Amino acid sequence: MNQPKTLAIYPLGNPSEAELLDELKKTLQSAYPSLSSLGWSEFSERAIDRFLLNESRHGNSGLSQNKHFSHLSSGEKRRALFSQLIQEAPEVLLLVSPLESLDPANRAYFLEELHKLSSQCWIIQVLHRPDFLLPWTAEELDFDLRYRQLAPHQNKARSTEFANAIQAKGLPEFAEQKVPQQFDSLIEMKGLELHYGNRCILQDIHWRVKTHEFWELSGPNGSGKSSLISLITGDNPQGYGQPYSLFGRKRGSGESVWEIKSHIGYFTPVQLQGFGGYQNALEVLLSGYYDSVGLYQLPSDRQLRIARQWLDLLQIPLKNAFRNLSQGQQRLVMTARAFLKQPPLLILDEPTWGLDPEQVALFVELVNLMYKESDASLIYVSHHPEQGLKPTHRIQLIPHEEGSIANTYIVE
Ligand SMILES: Nc1ncnc2c1ncn2[C@@H]1O[C@H](COP(=O)(O)OP(=O)(O)OP(=O)(O)O)[C@@H](O)[C@H]1O
Repeated sequence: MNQPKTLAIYPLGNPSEAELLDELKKTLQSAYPSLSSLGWSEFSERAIDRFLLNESRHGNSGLSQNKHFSHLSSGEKRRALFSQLIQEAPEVLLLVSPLESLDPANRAYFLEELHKLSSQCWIIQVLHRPDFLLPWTAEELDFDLRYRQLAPHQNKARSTEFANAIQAKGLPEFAEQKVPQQFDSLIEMKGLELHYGNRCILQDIHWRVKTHEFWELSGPNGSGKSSLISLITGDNPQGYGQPYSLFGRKRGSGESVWEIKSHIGYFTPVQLQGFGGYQNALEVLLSGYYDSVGLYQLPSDRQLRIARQWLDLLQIPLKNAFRNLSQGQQRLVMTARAFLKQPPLLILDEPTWGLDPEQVALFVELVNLMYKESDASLIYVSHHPEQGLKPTHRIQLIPHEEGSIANTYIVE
């Protein structure tokens, strides 16, 4: 048997994950025939989705023992899947962006375990950007799905051409006249706490977000970032009776979740699970005007024109089925969708996951422009500060036994 290798594969041409992985596997098996007789394990979003589906159908994902798999944070889910896979002594481990969305401690754990495995197991990383390449990688290859071809990786510099074009063009016009902001504070938390069962996740959080501020929210995996966001979007029932106000109104004072949501444009990659049907990119984008998952209303000519301008700006074909777009393209459409209705508050939760370097540069330009050209406040949740993003404020969650605390500060 050939000595196992660690490979890195960069997909070309924006394929979706489902299309990509099956074809990549076949192409690798013909390029390295010894791979055909080996057992493959997969670390990917679709593998995580399968465990989630198992849990919803059978009450048990088969992965995490003590907790519901669906209750784990995204980093905890990735770690649970990874730990299970490495225990099974795989012969070929196919991993999609294995080190993304992880905090430094989890990244170190993944690196160490993968390094130990690499002497007896093929490790195939599918990467969108070279930032997290495993340092002992033997070969870097580009994979072109259209021709089922592997070729030596062309190490393109982070191209800013696309991003520069956006900067030159500016954002598409807005659908409505700008309404002056009527809120002094969009969010005001005065000693907020969050518990799940006996466990305190967040303790004594004090946080004020005013009009036109750009916040970066960070913290290790499981520190409570998504939970904090769910209290702001009205999705967490534990918000009732807590000491905080949203858009000038005390939480739990008779406001509906839909009223809260009408002030917020929100994108988190988990939402993509709801967009698996046959809608095209234009329909998905337009649904942002109505806060609906599908498009059930007839958009105005103006809305249609603006949505087309957005897709043109992002260089995304409007008639393509949304689910056939690459992860990166889907995320860009969803970011624009969240912004389309001109919300006072725009929340982007790990939006750069799955973007290639060119798309990251585009995204950074886009978000900076969204902040500059509107009155919106932004909350950007991330594990890695993106080079070029210009937050004005930071909030960091710091884990403690009794629940995470928050440090807030102004960026100099
Ligand atoms: N519904 C729930 N029931 C019980 N525990 C939960 C629930 N939702 C989240 N948790 C737990 O709360 C903690 C915080 O989760 P959260 O998703 O907010 O973290 P996070 O900071 O967003 O993490 P990541 O960076 O991994 O996405 C985690 O330990 C998670 O397991």
